[in-house]
Amino acid sequence: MTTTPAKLMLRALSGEITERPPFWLMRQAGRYLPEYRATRAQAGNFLDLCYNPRLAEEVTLQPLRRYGMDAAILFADILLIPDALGQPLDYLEGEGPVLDPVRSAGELSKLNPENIHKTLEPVYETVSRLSSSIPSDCTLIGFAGAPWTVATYMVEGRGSKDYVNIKKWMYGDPAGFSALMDILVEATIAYLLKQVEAGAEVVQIFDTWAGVLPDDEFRKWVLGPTKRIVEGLRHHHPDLPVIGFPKGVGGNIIDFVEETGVTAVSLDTGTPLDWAARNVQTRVPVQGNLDPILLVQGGAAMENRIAEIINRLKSAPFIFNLGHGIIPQTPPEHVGALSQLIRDGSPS
Ligand SMILES: O=C(O)CCc1c2[nH]c(c1CC(=O)O)Cc1[nH]c(c(CC(=O)O)c1CCC(=O)O)Cc1[nH]c(c(CC(=O)O)c1CCC(=O)O)Cc1[nH]c(c(CCC(=O)O)c1CC(=O)O)C2
Repeated sequence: MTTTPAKLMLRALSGEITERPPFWLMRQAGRYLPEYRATRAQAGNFLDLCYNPRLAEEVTLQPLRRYGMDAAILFADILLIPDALGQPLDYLEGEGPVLDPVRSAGELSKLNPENIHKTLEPVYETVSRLSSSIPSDCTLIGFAGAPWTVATYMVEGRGSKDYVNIKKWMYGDPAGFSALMDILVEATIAYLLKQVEAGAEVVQIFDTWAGVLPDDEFRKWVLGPTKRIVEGLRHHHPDLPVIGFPKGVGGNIIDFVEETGVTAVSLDTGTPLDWAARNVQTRVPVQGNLDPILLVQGGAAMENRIAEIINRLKSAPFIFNLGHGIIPQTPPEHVGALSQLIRDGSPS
């Protein structure tokens, strides 16, 4: 009897050095693909797409059909948690998400943590459908935003440059602010557990704005909540691989890895490769970190950097990815060239 070889992505996450790096790309489904734009138009607005299991499954599968990534990431968004908590949310064309902000402990009563699954149920159905429709060698990743990053949108009411409102609350009323973070920690654990029960084999926690905090606050609002989420998940699923993505935190990534218990960590574009190989990859598998703009540029600049990243990180467990998500201006054929290069070691 032959046993099926374990999936490449899961092997790298378990600490194996694989024959080639598994690869997937943050935001691999999305606006850069014409077939995504067509499905999105069919769905109506962005939230309708996220909550339509058949169409969300379809857009998750689209990049796999073209490029055969080693992992599929559930199509959803980090802001579904505020939506499920009852915070009014809209995505405006050309502007991104807009929320009715929550800015003080007194306003927390506007949130209803009791029944998030009612709103999020279609997402679990998408995961469940994907677990049977993705190719058998492909790994299914579920995800959520980390509490700090999700809170930035909830408090600022939109994407922010300076984080004034959330930082004022955090510095001025840490006890009140921690009540919001507690709500988010609990909701995130519950949300990710449901994704795992529906078939997600790995989860990734996106802390995109972790890098805007001074280090004591980083410990309180990034390390602490992430550690609680990892523990909450492992209580039910002791072997669940969890990938952390604390973007922009520089050397604090070492403490992040040591203290949160994540299985692997995603490196942003600014992380020096040799430093990461010596200080991070010696502790956990790493994922990353091609500049998404090189994927827009393509050609030799992109190909040389891909080769460089692989060379410098291939001697220890490694998953190829970007340092942040694909941007809408990316030519789809450049993603094809990347996929070819990783799979065969030469450009198409
Ligand atoms: O400007 C801002 O601050 C808001 C950014 C924004 C978010 N959702 C959003 C937007 C509007 C937009 O991208 O235009 C709204 C959003 N989320 C998504 C899309 C699809 C796309 O990018 O074309 C879009 C654009 C929606 C559309 O108009 O069709 C999907 C999404 N968000 C996310 C993921 C997870 C992943 O990256 O793989 C995924 C799924 C990717 C997949 O299935 O392949 C995660 C997400 N959403 C978000 C963030 C925060 C940081 C950021 O991206 O700036 C993050 C975490 C991160 O990327 O680091 C917030």
